[in-house]
Amino acid sequence: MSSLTVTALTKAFGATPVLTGVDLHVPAGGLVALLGPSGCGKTTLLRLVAGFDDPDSGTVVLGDRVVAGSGRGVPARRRGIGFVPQEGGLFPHLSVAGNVTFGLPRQRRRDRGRVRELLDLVGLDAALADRSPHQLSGGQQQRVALARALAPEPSLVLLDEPFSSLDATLREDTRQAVSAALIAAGATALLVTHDQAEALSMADQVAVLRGGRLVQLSDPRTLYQRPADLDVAAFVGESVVLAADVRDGRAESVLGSLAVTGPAGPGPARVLLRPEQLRLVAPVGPVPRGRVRSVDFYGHDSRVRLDLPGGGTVTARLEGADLPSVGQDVGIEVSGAAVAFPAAEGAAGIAGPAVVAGPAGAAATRRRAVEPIS
Ligand SMILES: Nc1ncnc2c1ncn2[C@@H]1O[C@H](COP(=O)(O)OP(=O)(O)OP(=O)(O)O)[C@@H](O)[C@H]1O
Repeated sequence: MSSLTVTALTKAFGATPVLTGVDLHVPAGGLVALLGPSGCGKTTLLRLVAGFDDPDSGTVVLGDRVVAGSGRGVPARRRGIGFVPQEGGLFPHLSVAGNVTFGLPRQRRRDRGRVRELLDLVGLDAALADRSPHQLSGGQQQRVALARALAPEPSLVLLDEPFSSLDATLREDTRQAVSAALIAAGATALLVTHDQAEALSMADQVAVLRGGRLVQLSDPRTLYQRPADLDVAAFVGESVVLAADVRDGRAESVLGSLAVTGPAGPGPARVLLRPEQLRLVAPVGPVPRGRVRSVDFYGHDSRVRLDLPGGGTVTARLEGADLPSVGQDVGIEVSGAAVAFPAAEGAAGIAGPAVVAGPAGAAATRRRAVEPIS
């Protein structure tokens, strides 16, 4: 397995720039997830690395071998890259064993031991070797596709939204099996996804692309706790964003005086909290208040939306069965620090309207200011 280094990669289709100066490094044996909204250039980047397309400028280096750029253009079939597409892409006329060994030299294709080894690696029973792809579940097909990609011991494995066609339960199981197989094989891997949970749970590093530019490359915890900006924050989880005034390392906000970290200096700011940082307490004394607008019960936790007296809505994620009722007045406490970002031009100062970002995904980038409670 080799490292992958992408430097200043740029690509346009016609006059439309799709990737602009992307730098990315995946260490040998590492897994980087490329995360971003639809149309941000994820698949294009993957295709340039695979050799299915050529960059306008910049380089792609596998280990110490330049495979694209600097006047080089190693054809896709000579790059030694394994590819797992969205929906298996298995050959329907070949058995599982035939699919798994397809990329191997002819004399190794009858090696049943190797087939068993590869099926075992991806957590499949060797008894499936003689089945046809249509006799497998979607999750099993994706595992066979990974076994096929790993069979020739490639220098790099590319996975293009490999779980998107699977239902939620199967997706989780298949994700875990694929993660375990990639680690066991010591594979270097680049995973394209628009699912933040998938990126955060599987990758060592997450690269966030927006409009063809890399906006952040961080380990999952840093990405979640210290996102580069509020759009990244909304893309990787639910956000509570408040107008605030930062002074002496604290932010004065509608939820009280908060400890802060982050890039904003003194003055007007927007501060980020995660819904799990909000706790509900009795509305007694000078504690900030809210009125319960809605409660969504998920079993493992619940989402409670709270209208604030001065305007705005915030969301709390609560564990346990002791939930408030809609319309109830509650006190709100914040645990941990908020991340402060410079206020957008013309943004309100202290105690301005809260801005609420929804769950990750397409909806996450939508923000709305809500009406004050009466
Ligand atoms: N061959 C092409 N010719 C012209 N435009 C293209 C071509 N391939 C991609 N694009 C455009 O480039 C942009 C990025 O596309 P790309 O498929 O890389 O995005 P993506 O992040 O993978 O999106 P999705 O998550 O929806 O698959 C899109 O606006 C797309 O329409």
